[in-house]
Amino acid sequence: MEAIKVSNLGKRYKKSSRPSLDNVSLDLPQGCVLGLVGENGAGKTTLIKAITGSVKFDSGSIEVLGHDIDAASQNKTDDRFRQDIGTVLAEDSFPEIMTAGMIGNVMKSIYINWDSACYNRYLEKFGLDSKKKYKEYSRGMKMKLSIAVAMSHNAKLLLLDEATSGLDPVVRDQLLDEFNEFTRDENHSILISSHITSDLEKICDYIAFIHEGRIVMCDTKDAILDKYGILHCTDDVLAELEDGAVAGSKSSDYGAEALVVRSKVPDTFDISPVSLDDIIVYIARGIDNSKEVGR
Ligand SMILES: Nc1ncnc2c1ncn2[C@@H]1O[C@H](COP(=O)(O)OP(=O)(O)OP(=O)(O)O)[C@@H](O)[C@H]1O
Repeated sequence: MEAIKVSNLGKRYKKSSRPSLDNVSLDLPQGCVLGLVGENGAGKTTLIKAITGSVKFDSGSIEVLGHDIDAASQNKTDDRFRQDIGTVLAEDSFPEIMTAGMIGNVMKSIYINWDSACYNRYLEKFGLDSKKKYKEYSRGMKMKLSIAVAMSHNAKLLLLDEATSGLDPVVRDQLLDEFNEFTRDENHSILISSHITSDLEKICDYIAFIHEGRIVMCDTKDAILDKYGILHCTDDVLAELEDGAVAGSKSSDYGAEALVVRSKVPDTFDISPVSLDDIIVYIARGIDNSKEVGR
């Protein structure tokens, strides 16, 4: 079973000039981590909120842990499966005056499988004072608290929107280990959006790249990193490569630097490995440039 199955999803907010989600389809197999990347305003939060059921969509369908999210949101079906979902959103999640201790008590009455011992362990691990009010926490502390809650009710699926941003490298590394540990159980899955692509490279099995509301690339991380490479050459050499070999390029005084599809470039060329960041930047630029040309 897929942990998440999104099919042909469309969403346009009122008064928006373009859809925030345009025919988006993607699957997250159980036991896997899917990383969602894309520039500011690409549609990542909208997609994650649609998956949680907090943003209504115009077309398409979403199944979460085998349940139709739209039917559940309209109370047409049993929505107990929501207990199995842990969500961390980039925005404030709790009332300002509540302490971490109070939040734990409230969660105990919300989640059937709430694990107080696990929650307290996270508070300790993250250095969070259970007597401090939410409004007195720093941004990073608030994020850690949301993660502690999401991971303390035996969820099967974590939906994490920018959950590691604002956290220092040591805590981020600690969290990535936690997420890895979480998905060791093949019934556990994670959808995570982040601008910190190095974090995603560490934990993701799949990467989906969303650009202006459309999925422009979705594959296993390894397939994506294997497919592309960076080529330094002259503009003339670049122009002679076969169609589809160049996914994006930039020129400088020293020649051209291009993101190329390895299988479409002769073996004699020296191609360097590429990071996820490079791939995203070049592909986004390639799409924007081709739009300019088409104008
Ligand atoms: N409540 C809203 N009303 C109107 N438009 C919205 C609303 N929320 C988001 N949008 C628009 O939808 C598009 C996608 O926004 P979204 O927040 O999903 O992007 P994102 O990829 O999460 O961006 P970021 O990386 O900056 O968080 C943007 O054009 C944004 O302006």
